[in-house]
Amino acid sequence: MYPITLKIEGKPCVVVGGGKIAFHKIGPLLEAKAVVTVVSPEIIPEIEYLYLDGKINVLQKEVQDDDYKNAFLIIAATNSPEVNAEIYDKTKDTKLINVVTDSEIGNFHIPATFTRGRLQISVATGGASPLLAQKIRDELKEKYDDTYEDYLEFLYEVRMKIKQSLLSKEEKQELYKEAIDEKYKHSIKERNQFLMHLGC
Ligand SMILES: C[C@@]1(CC(=O)O)c2cc3[nH]c(cc4nc(cc5[nH]c(cc(n2)[C@H]1CCC(=O)O)[C@@](C)(CC(=O)O)[C@@H]5CCC(=O)O)C(CC(=O)O)=C4CCC(=O)O)c(CCC(=O)O)c3CC(=O)O
Ligand SMILES: NC(=O)C1=CN([C@@H]2O[C@H](COP(=O)(O)OP(=O)(O)OC[C@H]3O[C@@H](n4cnc5c(N)ncnc54)[C@H](O)[C@@H]3O)[C@@H](O)[C@H]2O)C=CC1
Repeated sequence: MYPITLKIEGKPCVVVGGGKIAFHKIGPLLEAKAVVTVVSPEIIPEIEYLYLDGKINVLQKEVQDDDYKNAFLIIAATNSPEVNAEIYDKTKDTKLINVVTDSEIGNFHIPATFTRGRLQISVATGGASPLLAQKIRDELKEKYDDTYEDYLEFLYEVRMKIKQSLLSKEEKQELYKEAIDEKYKHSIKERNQFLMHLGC
């Protein structure tokens, strides 16, 4: 498995199936600002509310090839392993396709994730135990609490300033290293002094 983070803002994403697993997978797609279409003859009320709120499109029917031919990413989330496997077979060479009923197929898995602003931590077990992934994620959530949100904004600002500066490569590298010193994690005063030192 090859780990990446995807920019899917504005990209057409198709979720096949309208049950609770489909609903669970839709949330993170919407958070990433994807354009989501659900294809399913039946949908649970939670998905219907998203539709009524104008957050997603719904095609209330059994899936056909045409429904996902323009998709950037597909989640095959029906309760039929056969239907999901057929979608996989037809798309695996050219599209991102996740299959919720079989960890052996699909060309990507969805990891257990949490975000703290710009920090995103994901845990994957290659289909061995989604529950262990969930457990490790919850442990990391405590260590990387929401104070990381501001801290990451500070680091981002610092990095943009350093990148734009006319300093040498070596000097830049020294400053990148300095920026992740513990003291900036804990002290706003230290952060401001560092930013001032960078000329902000
Ligand atoms: C391969 C993968 C494909 C994919 O979906 O991408 C997949 C496949 C399957 N999951 C199954 C079951 C469960 N999955 C969960 C939970 C999560 N599953 C997630 C990912 C993945 N699940 C991918 C692998 C990721 C990896 O290994 O690291 C998480 C991490 C991410 C997310 O979904 O967001 C999310 C937790 C995160 C969160 O809570 O945020 C629970 C627990 C629960 O429900 O709380 C159970 C019940 C317990 C159990 O069975 O272990 C079954 C059997 C279905 C059946 O029995 O019919 C299959 C099919 C199979 O294994 O073949
Ligand atoms: N990957 C994961 O994280 C997990 C996966 N699962 C698996 O996910 C599957 C789906 O779970 P639920 O959402 O709870 O099932 P569900 O039974 O509530 O929903 C299935 C949905 O698929 C739709 N569907 C069936 N045939 C279709 C077709 N030909 N075209 C379009 N839509 C179709 C149905 O209308 C229904 O909306 C389960 O069978 C289970 O094996 C279960 C737990 C976790």
